[in-house]
Amino acid sequence: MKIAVVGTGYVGLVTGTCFAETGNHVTCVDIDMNKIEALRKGVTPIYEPGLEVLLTRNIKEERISFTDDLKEAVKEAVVIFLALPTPSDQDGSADLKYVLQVAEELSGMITSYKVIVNKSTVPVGTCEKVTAALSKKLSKDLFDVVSNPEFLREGVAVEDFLKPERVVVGSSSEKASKIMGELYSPFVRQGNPIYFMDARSAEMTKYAANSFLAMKISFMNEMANLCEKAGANVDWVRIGMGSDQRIGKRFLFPGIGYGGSCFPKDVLALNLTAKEYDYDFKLLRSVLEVNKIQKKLIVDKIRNHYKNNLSGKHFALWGLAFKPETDDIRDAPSLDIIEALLGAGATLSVYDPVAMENIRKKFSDRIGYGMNQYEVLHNADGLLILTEWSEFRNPDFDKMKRLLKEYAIFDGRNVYALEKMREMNFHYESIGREIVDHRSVS
Ligand SMILES: NC(=O)C1=CN([C@@H]2O[C@H](COP(=O)(O)OP(=O)(O)OC[C@H]3O[C@@H](n4cnc5c(N)ncnc54)[C@H](O)[C@@H]3O)[C@@H](O)[C@H]2O)C=CC1
Ligand SMILES: O=C(O)[C@H]1O[C@H](OP(=O)(O)OP(=O)(O)OC[C@H]2O[C@@H](n3ccc(=O)[nH]c3=O)[C@H](O)[C@@H]2O)[C@H](O)[C@@H](O)[C@@H]1O
Repeated sequence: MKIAVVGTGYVGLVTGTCFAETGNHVTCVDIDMNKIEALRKGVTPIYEPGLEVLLTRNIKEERISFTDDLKEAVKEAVVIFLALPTPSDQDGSADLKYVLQVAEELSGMITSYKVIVNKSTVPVGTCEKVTAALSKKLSKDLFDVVSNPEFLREGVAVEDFLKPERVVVGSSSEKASKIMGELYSPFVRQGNPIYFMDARSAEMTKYAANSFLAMKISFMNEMANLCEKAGANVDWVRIGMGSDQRIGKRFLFPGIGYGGSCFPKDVLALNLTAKEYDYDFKLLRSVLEVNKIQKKLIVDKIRNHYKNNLSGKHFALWGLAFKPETDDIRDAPSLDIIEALLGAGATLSVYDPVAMENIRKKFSDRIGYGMNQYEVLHNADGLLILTEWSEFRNPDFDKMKRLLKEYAIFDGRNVYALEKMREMNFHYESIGREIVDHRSVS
């Protein structure tokens, strides 16, 4: 099938590449010419494991190409995916300007039947708005609009796309649903379902899924805070509760608050949708509040340990991306933590395996940068762990102690066992577990 994908970000590029991988002919279009030029050479502008290999193979086989010319890209396509940004507007609602602008542009370009698929995360009712924008210059029998929310996670995006737990297709058109079914058939061969539903329900499903996951995390963050006060260990509590299949083991890890380009904006947007329909979604409001507080928690722990005087203190930071296996720092908790520490007068040296370039663009010479995880430890009054990259899990603790001024670790991701920290004589504070205090060790 001939496909066009508008927007070659995290979602668009993975979508285009994976559809090319299953034999389709894909044209990806973006307004960012730097991206297009890099992609034509097989270089991915984002860090996403497995993507570049797949991309290079499909470029070589001439199944995927890149352009900044929307008209050219959609000319022969039967299906046009919109994978455009839907960032938070000033009031927190999803800003639809990118999606609706492209829909209007398409309205003047289409001359044969197309399925216009919205893959961006958009509020309930957006398909109708896209239909209205397309209808400005286009006859209704020349297109159908479909909602096809995307559930991939960054860092494992290729795997998630190729083996989705489910595919959701929202449409009232039999013709468009049939085309979508054909397109996705290679990805659901193992019996994972495609759910065909109306567009409004599909749009709502996406927000429901993200908000529910955010709620699960916020619940565990609050549980961790209570465990700390009550002398329980949240790691045991997590394992104990998660083995009940009704609860599930995943997404129960407490930490420094959820971040990324989606949970924060999507919970906000759903809360505003609720307001728009005159519904007070109390749980969602709590999720937002808990996450805001959780992002500050590690800074509070540090302030406490250093008796509220961070002026002149120097800290090392390991991990800056909002989660491992990505270079994405959009809404990463590390951003708030860096600002809070700088604001309190501390100086910082930071390291992340892949997000350094993005962090440097944001903070330039306000902070120091290390070439590796050990370099940043030199003369530091403490180490903060903000992203649970694998390479931080089993470091050379003796080397760390030779470099650090104070043997203090503030771990926002519960990476180390308490026993190990006791054995190594570190002052160690984590989330929802007792403090290991080296001063109390003989
Ligand atoms: N990042 C993720 O893991 C997921 C994101 N989503 C949703 O997918 C949508 C896209 O997200 P990302 O891929 O992360 O965004 P992104 O910001 O990485 O990519 C968007 C791309 O669209 C391009 N663009 C903007 N205006 C354009 C135009 N007029 N014509 C052509 N290209 C244009 C930008 O240059 C950029 O390359 C959002 O609604 C997001 O909520 C859904 C599931 C997962
Ligand atoms: O709509 C989206 O963009 C995507 O948002 C999330 O994916 P992603 O943001 O890539 O990352 P997650 O793995 O969900 O992590 C989000 C945040 O929650 C945090 N988290 C996750 C799991 C957990 O147990 N605890 C926890 O604090 C992570 O550290 C991270 O900051 C969803 O998992 C995807 O299904 C969805 O498609």
